[in-house]
Amino acid sequence: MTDAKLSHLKLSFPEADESSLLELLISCDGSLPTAESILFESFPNAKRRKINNHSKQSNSGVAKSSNTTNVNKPVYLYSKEDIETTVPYSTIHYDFLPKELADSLLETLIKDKKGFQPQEFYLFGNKCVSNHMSKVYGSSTSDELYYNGKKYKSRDRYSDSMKMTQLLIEDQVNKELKERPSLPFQSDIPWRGDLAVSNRFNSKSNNLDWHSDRMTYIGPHCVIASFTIGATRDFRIRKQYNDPNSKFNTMYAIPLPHNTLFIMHAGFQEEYKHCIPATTEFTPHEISGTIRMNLTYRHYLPKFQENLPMCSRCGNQMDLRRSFKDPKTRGRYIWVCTGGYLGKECNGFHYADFTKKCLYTDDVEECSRWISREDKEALQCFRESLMNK
Ligand SMILES: O=C(O)CCC(=O)C(=O)O
Ligand SMILES: [Fe+2]
Repeated sequence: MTDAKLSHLKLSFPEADESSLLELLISCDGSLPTAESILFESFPNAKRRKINNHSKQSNSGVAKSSNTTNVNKPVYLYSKEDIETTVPYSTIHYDFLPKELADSLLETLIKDKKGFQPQEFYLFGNKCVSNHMSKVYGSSTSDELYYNGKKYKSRDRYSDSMKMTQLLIEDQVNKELKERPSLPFQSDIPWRGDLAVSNRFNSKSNNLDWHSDRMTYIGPHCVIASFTIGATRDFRIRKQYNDPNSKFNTMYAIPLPHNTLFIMHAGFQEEYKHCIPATTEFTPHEISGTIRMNLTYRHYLPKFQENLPMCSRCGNQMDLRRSFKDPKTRGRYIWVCTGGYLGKECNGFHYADFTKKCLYTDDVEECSRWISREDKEALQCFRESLMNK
């Protein structure tokens, strides 16, 4: 079924690459009309084609099918044990804060409406605006800061309850870091949650699309602590790339109730994408009703903030990414020009080299690379390349 929908999109939008179309289809929960309406905004001249009978949608917008690929249906994970064994780069803590602190944090955050803005991003070169609202908070307001390529000159300071939450989360993260094996590019300075991005989902139709968090300022093998308060919504996860043993990757859903800390440990951003889908089913909270708030505490690393490569072609900042599409090169860290996000066409590129102060190299042999030990396919390619040398 998914193949039929993908073929339909490929015929209508030949300019878009296949993996982006598949990604969009998945983020629209397999709904072909929804994916098409988004694409028509980006490609207004594309031909409108009739949807084949075999890929028709039901009234609810969800395909009725005998789908065995799992592309639309997530596997639910409900217990700490299931989550931490299924998603190896994560830990979860339900009822993390004392109840009074969690409730007062929620009360403060829902009252603070000032400064929340939709996030802007580019899809196939067109500017899109998210339908949830975000705001950046910091424990110091002194220096300039970038988040998602945007400069924040001033930001609100943490409230007392946010500061208290920061300290408790820092203790928990640093305790876990001592117990877990460290990954090769992980920073060895104690983790701090000096900066937090707050996401506000007012209603069940507010969502956050599939993405992995940008590593540009927080470095490779970063740790991000995500704290949820208010209504319970699903957090979905899937791998960045397809496992050759199953045509489409399993998608997991983790319902995150009020007062839950989900720690995305080193390797999570490299290997997984995540999203908060729009939903029909969710559990409101007694204080906030339909509103769900989330705070992601992040550790901005001076090494990255101070030495970020600038694009030699257009002068824009570069963004740190990791290649994952081709198993032969999967795991290489690269710097790509952010001009593309701003609607400008620039293909500025460097390989990342974290051993150098400038953080980049143009020699592929020096490129910093990490392959997950679960990634049998890329490990096999790597072994073969060593044997052929
Ligand atoms: O709201 C959430 O649980 C996730 C937030 C998130 O993914 C982000 O801010 O990047
Ligand atoms: Fe995220």
